[in-house]
Amino acid sequence: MSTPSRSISSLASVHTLPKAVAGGLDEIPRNPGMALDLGWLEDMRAVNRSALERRATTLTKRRSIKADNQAAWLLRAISLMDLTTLNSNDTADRVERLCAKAKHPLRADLIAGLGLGDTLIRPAAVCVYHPFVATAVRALEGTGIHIAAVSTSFPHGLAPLETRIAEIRASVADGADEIDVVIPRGLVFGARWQELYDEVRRFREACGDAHLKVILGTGDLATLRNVMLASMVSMMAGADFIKTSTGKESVNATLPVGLVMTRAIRSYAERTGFKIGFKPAGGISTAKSSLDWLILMKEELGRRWLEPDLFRFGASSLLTDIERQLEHHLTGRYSAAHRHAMA
Ligand SMILES: O=C[C@H](O)COP(=O)(O)O
Repeated sequence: MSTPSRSISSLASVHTLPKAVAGGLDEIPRNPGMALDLGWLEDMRAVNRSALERRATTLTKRRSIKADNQAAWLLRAISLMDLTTLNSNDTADRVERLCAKAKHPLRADLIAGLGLGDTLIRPAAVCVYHPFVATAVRALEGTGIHIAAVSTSFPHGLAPLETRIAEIRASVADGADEIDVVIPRGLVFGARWQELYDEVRRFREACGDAHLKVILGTGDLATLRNVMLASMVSMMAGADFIKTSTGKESVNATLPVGLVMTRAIRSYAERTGFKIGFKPAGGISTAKSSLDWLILMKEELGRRWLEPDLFRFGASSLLTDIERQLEHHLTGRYSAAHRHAMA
């Protein structure tokens, strides 16, 4: 990665685990949601795309991380990751291998070289399709790594509502801690906010104690204003997290979309006092891009949103590049990606 032009302060030494993993944070109160406030939606200002694009460029070009701090930030990025496999050819074997990788995300020589000692660096969760929840629960027992299931007819969300609710209940019954749901994008195009609100509310009820992440499918939503409004309705309906993409849309997580969603989170927190998490997902595959997202979070929402209870990357291949960058940090050389086996 390039040498930064301007540094921001280090978040953590190599030895510091995120506080939410280490148990050093008060549990944040869960968002109970609120009544749908259509007046608030109407009051939301137009979203200025070019201003957001300029801001995204400023964040990534002018705010960067000192080379010496990059390894610590990359370790943090691992701990903020929902390590994901969402492929049509997924199998229980593949999920078991992914879980093995989640338990030991870094090679022993990297752990030793970074001086991590006994410090455990692990992803926050493994994210799978519903049929593999039970496999992941067994494979990750006792690790503290959460199991996230994509439910509600991922990635389109077009099955009948009761079918989607039943899928959530089945994933929770199998042991999922977190449920990533998709919204039917047509509800947004038609400005059918009451229906969207009612559906997300039902999803939240079906989740019970499992945390609800609402995927907007932002690449499908046509305008940033739609992204803003869908974010607000999802939070009003009780989302614990809002998430950008499924990874299956032609446009995945982008920084301007991230700015819109984090600003919606800020507005919601200012009005209600509840902190909502953010999960960019889809196409985040390089260590450099993960650092861009961490800078965005720190600048827009502050350090508290750099803990796994309020921020996640949804990513299937990011860990491989982070390992390569950590190896480069230690040795000055890059190894082939196949040396960092995933699933
Ligand atoms: O929710 C997570 C995404 O599906 C992962 O997308 P990705 O395979 O592009 O990293």
